Amino acid sequence: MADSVPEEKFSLKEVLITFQSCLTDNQEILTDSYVNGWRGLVRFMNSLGSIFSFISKDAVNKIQIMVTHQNGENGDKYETLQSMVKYELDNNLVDLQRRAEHPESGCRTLLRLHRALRWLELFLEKLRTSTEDSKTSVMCTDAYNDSLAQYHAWIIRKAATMAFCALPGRAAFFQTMNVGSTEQVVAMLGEAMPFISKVYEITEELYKQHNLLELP
Ligand SMILES: CCCCCCCC/C=C\CCCCCCCC(=O)N[C@@H](COP(=O)(O)O)[C@H](O)/C=C/CCCCCCCCCCCCC
Repeated sequence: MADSVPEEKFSLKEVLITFQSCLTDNQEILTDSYVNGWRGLVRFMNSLGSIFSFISKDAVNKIQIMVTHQNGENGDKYETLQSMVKYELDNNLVDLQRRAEHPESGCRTLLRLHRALRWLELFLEKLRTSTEDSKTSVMCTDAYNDSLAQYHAWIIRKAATMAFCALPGRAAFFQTMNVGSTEQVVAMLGEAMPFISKVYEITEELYKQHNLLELP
């Protein structure tokens, strides 16, 4: 009989810590760690049920686009978000007005994940400061309405808001995170949040400097 391999326990702590490893000493953002952070988050979301699979599919698609760039012949230019922006802009690889020749540029794909990172930042802060009777669905919806929703069509907003209603309650949600007691979850969120905020701020500034915040 084949030996059974014990399934690795999934801990959200490790995923959130990945965002810490995105930052280089000179405040650049490593694409690989950024994409890995999202990969872990998607894995967590998949564990919440198939109602989230339409969100998961889109995120996986965007992760795959980034991986294809990283593994391509100019993969070294995608080492950091800063080098990616420079390379794609210098070589006219970004559709600036409308999606045309470069519908899957690293810059526009990363921008979608960057906007989602703002949702994550808001949601985590709400979770961190929540009380026993706070509802995850409400916190998630509020975070979404204050960030990503403005970029989504009505039908996506409706589907997303419906899916949020299926989120487990706060206690069960914390358990799924596999971090420990509520106090440990709160402490872990407090530790991870500054790095997520830093990654968000640096990316926002980079995109702002190059006028890339509204890429089609
Ligand atoms: C301690 C708490 C941990 C929370 C863990 C959350 C895990 C979340 C994992 C992944 C989030 C998915 C990120 C989705 C990226 C969406 C990018 C986007 O905006 N795409 C739209 C635009 O793309 P283009 O058409 O321009 O290429 C696309 O239209 C979107 C389609 C799918 C719907 C996206 C809804 C996003 C809701 C994000 C909240 C996820 C909630 C998860 C619940 C925990």
